[in-house]
Amino acid sequence: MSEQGLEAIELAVGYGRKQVASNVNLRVQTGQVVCLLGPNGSGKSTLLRTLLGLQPPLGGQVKVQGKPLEQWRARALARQLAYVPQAQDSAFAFTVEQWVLLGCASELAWYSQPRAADRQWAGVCLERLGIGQLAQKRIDQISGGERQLCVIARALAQRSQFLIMDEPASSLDFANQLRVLDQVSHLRQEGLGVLLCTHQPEHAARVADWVILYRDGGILAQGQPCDMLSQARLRQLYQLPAHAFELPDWYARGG
Ligand SMILES: Nc1ncnc2c1ncn2[C@@H]1O[C@H](COP(=O)(O)OP(=O)(O)OP(=O)(O)O)[C@@H](O)[C@H]1O
Repeated sequence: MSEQGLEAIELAVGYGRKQVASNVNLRVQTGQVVCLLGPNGSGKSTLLRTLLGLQPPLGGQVKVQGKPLEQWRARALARQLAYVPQAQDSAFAFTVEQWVLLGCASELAWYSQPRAADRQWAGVCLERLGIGQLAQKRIDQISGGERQLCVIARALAQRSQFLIMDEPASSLDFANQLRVLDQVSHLRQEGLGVLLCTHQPEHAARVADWVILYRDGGILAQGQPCDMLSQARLRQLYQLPAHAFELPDWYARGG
């Protein structure tokens, strides 16, 4: 198998003496969408933050394009990995455009202003998320869902090779959820690798090339979406009773 990609090798993650997960082996390749599913508190965000180098591993290793994470310089790493966290507030009264332009920071020299091309690119990223009209609004004066779309736009603005997304659609309405999933599919076509953590199996069914089921301190199983998103697997993952997937007849018929 190719050494390229974002890779966890026998990774253990956690906080100080508290180990949250261990023996984690996974790989995200360019042009691939990998979805991570697991119950609340199973350690998905902890794993993502460790893959990004935002917290140290308790064991094992993370490699980016075959090179250990700790050997990357910050600026070069920013061109490899972008992060869409679960929720993010801004301490400053940036406009949405200024905030999205922060995603271009790794491309700029120290203390330099964004160029016209950066502004144009930030505008493209906002349009891709359907929020071009928010560009001159203050980031602290828009809704939570709108801010979540801005977080995604800022990550796109970074032009990285891999995008690590932690429940990017959790606070979005139905149309915006679909818009974000469409963007994920586009990013794959453009050759990016995406690691997407989601609580919604139907989102994984829509975009995933590979699915990782995560619980009880590590990876329960990983494989093709058709195998991992079966009712039996999801019952096992979330410890659901057999009737959990029953829907009213009218809904099952398509309404
Ligand atoms: N800063 C921290 N210090 C110590 N323990 C933490 C910290 N952050 C999270 N934890 C614990 O680590 C475990 C995993 O948390 P994490 O946020 O990674 O789970 P998650 O799967 O992303 O959850 P959710 O689906 O609810 O977002 C939980 O037991 C949580 O209480």
